[in-house]
Amino acid sequence: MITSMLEIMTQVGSAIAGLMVAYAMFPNYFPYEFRGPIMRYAQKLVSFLYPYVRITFPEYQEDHGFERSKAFDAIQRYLNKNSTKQAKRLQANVVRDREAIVLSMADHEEVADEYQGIKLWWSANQNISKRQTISFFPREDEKKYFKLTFHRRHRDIITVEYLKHVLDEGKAISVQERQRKLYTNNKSKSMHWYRRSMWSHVAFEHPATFDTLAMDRDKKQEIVNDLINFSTSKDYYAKIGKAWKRGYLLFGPPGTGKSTMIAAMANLLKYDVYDLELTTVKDNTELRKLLIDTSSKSIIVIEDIDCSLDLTGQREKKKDKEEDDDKKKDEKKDPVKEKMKKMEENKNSQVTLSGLLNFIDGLWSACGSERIIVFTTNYVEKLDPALIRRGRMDKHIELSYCSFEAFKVLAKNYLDVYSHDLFAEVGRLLEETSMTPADVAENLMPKSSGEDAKTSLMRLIKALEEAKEEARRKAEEEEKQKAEKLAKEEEEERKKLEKEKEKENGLQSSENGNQSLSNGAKENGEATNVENTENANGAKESGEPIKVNDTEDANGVKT
Ligand SMILES: Nc1ncnc2c1ncn2[C@@H]1O[C@H](COP(=O)(O)OP(=O)(O)OP(=O)(O)O)[C@@H](O)[C@H]1O
Ligand SMILES: [Mg+2]
Repeated sequence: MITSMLEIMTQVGSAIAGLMVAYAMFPNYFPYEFRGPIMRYAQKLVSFLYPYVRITFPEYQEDHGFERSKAFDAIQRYLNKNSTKQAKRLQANVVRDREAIVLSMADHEEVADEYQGIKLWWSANQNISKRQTISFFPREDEKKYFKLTFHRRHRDIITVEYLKHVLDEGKAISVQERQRKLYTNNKSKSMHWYRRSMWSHVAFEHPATFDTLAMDRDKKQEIVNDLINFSTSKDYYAKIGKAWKRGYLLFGPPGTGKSTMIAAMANLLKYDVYDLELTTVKDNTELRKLLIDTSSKSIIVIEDIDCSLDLTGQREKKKDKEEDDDKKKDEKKDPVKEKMKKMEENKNSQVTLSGLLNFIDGLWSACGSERIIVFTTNYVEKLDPALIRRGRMDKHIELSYCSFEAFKVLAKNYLDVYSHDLFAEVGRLLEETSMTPADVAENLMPKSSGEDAKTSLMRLIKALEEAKEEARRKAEEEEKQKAEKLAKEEEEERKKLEKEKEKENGLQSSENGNQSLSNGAKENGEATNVENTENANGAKESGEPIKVNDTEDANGVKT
């Protein structure tokens, strides 16, 4: 028995050796021209006998440089989720920007998957380079790839439907799992050729959610619905021919939760946040570059838009500059002064309203898509209507002073209290005075460990009463100032009238004086005239009233 086994083994061994020799001699004995057809026939034979289709997904594609294949990434995510239960050999990876361990199937491991009753197999593979070279780029050494094997009967359904399903699911998982980032734009001055990125980022870890956001429930639900509807409407936006983006304008007094709401939005949709500081953007071109450099599934935030873009100020500056330029022409050019001037100019952003409008709805804004643009402001009335019209800022959300409903959310967050005897008092006071959620929250926050809810609520009530008193005092003060101003104005008006009257009177009296004066002058003039006439009449003696007599004399009448 053992001898026969040994015989078989030897035979198999020699057969393999023979085959290997034949394989090695194949290139020598078959001329080059025959090799192609022989290989083709061999392939046909294999595919006839072997009814499975194999698709490979390499990690790096030849024509994509060093960029990792997106399909590979998505498949990896998909398999990580589905394979960990099946595969016996797993590999633990620490994802670069997350401090969590992710399990994935080890190389040469195979797992099965099922789709609509069709069974298929995935395997992870790696080609080790035969060359003994040291390379900086992983693709040079090791070529990882996934291989999918399935029966050729299901070719259509797998290549069309299943692969799309895998890629979509993989992408969704990567969005869910990725460490989201908070980006801020670099100052243009600090951008170097070797640091091409225009944004620097940190991990986005704001804990705000819509559950913890204090505002009216209906309003909150409406915003949540709006956001979810946006994020799931890719096809709808494509159908109506609109770029897949949406603008929100958040306005309200400081401390009412605008920034908090942005964080809650990002957490709800699992988007990245790009916090755009407009004042450090040099000009419109740079603004556009920044936009192109943002990724999909992101919220671009411009906080305090009224402060960032002072258009009137810029126009004035421009005018000043022109005047300066005229002056400069006469002056000798001083290099130090020139440099200082340039630095000053750099400080002032050249971003204009039209640049910003192009940023929001220009052609480039459609690149990448699935973006939300949020503006915040404390003074909505200051903004240019062109900026906030619908289509640009599709939804205007007002965040206002703390209402009773908002207070209840804060009480739940800060004190774990859902109802309390003091709630009624707080509600009454909140109606009578306005306090921002930030102030309410600050008062609710326990100031020492072990402080109970009552103490916090009492503190809030005290603060509300103080705020009410303060508001009353302020109103009184304002009223007083108003009254004083009014009285002052009246007094001034009265004085003005008096002055005018005096002036009029003065004018009149001087007119009268003049009149009497001119009357005298007239009399004199007449007399002179008379005298003259008399003179003209040939009266030779000096013109005094006596002259009449003279005339009489002249007439020959003697008295
Ligand atoms: N509606 C709210 N719900 C929950 N917390 C809030 C709310 N409003 C304010 N807060 C709290 O107050 C703090 C300040 O709020 P936030 O920074 O969101 O205000 P803002 O409206 O952005 O103010 P500003 O206009 O000054 O930027 C937050 O850290 C948060 O804890
Ligand atoms: Mg803010």
